[in-house]
Amino acid sequence: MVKICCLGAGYVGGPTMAVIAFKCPNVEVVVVDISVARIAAWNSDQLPIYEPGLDDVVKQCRGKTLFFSTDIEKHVSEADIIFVSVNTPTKTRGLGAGKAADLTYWESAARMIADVAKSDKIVVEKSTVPVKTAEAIEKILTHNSKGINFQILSNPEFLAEGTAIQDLFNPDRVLIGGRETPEGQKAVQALKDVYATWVPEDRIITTNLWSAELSKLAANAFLAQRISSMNAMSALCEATGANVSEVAYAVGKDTRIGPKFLNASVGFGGSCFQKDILNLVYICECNGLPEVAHYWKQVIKINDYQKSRFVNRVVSSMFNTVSGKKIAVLGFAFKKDTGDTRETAAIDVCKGLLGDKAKISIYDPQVTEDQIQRDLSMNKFDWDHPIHLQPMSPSAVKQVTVTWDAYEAAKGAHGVCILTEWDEFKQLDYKKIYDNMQKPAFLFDGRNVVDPVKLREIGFIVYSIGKPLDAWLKDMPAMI
Ligand SMILES: NC(=O)c1ccc[n+]([C@@H]2O[C@H](COP(=O)([O-])OP(=O)(O)OC[C@H]3O[C@@H](n4cnc5c(N)ncnc54)[C@H](O)[C@@H]3O)[C@@H](O)[C@H]2O)c1
Ligand SMILES: O=c1ccn([C@@H]2O[C@H](COP(=O)(O)OP(=O)(O)O[C@H]3O[C@H](CO)[C@@H](O)[C@H](O)[C@H]3O)[C@@H](O)[C@H]2O)c(=O)[nH]1
Repeated sequence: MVKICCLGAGYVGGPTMAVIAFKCPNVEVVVVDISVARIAAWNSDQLPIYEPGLDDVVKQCRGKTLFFSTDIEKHVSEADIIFVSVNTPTKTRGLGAGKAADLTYWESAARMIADVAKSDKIVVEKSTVPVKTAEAIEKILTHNSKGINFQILSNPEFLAEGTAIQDLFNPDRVLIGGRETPEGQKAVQALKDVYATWVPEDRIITTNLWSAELSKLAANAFLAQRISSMNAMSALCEATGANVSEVAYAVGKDTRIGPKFLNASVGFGGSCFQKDILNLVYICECNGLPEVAHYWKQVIKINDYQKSRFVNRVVSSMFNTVSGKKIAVLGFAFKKDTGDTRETAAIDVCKGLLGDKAKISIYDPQVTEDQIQRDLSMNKFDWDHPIHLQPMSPSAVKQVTVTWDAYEAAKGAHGVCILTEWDEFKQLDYKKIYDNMQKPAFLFDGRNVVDPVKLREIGFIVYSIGKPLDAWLKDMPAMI
């Protein structure tokens, strides 16, 4: 029986390994982590991450072919294939700070593998890493060579949170990069055999190591670029009276462009897009390609602009100040169907409003008060480190309250901001919300989930990203 060990029981390691265990009854899969609390949660009824469909998959194979453990060295030494799915956050200090990937966790994982391995291993890069990382990893793995053969593969993960199980069951493609030597190709085949249990052969792409590593960064850059392109258009739509949803539909009907990933929003978030583009920018700079670096950096700049533009719309429409006013924030996660808040646009928007002394009342169906307080008091990029290394007891931000009900959050508020596209926000009784708010009642839709025409009929002053502006907002500048 093939034994797989995965280092890192996070958003990628957990679901990916659960699906491999589910689909491959002849493979034993053990997921290990340095966080005792995380492993305990994986072994409990309350999994550490919220992901539709994940509970079922885990319950069906946990204790049979799927195991979660903190005994890292034992399982690494026994495994044939070791996936490394640890954090690769943005460096916060030293060379490349604010851009380069911090490979501390990866390096310590590789050193540990080298130390405890007693037999040949296939080591798989599952984390997103800079191109050429495999070369560095090879050096570390073979530094105290005991005659053990290590084959490094790059097998980047393309799942999106909120649809992880669906994406893993039915991936657009699985990408495997390996050395072009006979041993390298044998390792590629061994990993291909695992995926081929459920993924059609023509969707398993094999490339050289560097193409696989770079393709992951390129894919995220392309996806994020579509959103920034649409968000840039949304600003122009507001200035001209065009409707960004109509523009996106018309543009996306071109089969060369396609309809997906063209939703204008308050800004993209998540642990990947910004981190991976910054990483790409840094690699371009290091390779003497400043023009290419500048091109991709613009995707992040437009995203930052979009978040500031939103805050600006809120403050300027509410008579140029939100000081002392209650603002309800509906949605804090970086997208619907996840409890993940890493790099969520909500952090920047809330911080912007707090900067103008607003009182904020937040409701999100999946994010806890502790997480929100932590996010609003943490330094940028801290949230990308393993949870047990993040600040423990944040000093609560006093002007922020967290409720478990959208109506409660909006009670007595001067304005409502929708920051995550949770389906339930489409079904809310906005008349009831309006009746319980201060007047004039403002609604700022950062996700285009509500119908602005219907809300205006109720009495709201409405701002929807990229949609024709309310008469009240028309003469106000997008940015001051
Ligand atoms: N989140 C996503 O949707 C997604 C999708 C594709 C790729 N990725 C990439 O996958 C990687 C992991 O992302 P994630 O979202 O799962 O992160 P995560 O923070 O949820 O999980 C990483 C886990 O690794 C553990 N860890 C760190 N060092 C370790 C070590 N030496 N040994 C064992 N465990 C260790 C941490 O405690 C943590 O639980 C990143 O490189 C990310 O860019 C993420
Ligand atoms: O049209 C769109 C689509 C998405 N978003 C936002 O973009 C962010 C990222 O969304 P999404 O890509 O769906 O989620 P992630 O889980 O961050 O997944 C991305 O990042 C992962 C980590 O690398 C990759 O594996 C996935 O392929 C890639 O989609 C979220 O804030 C979304 O709300 C928009 O604003 N408009």
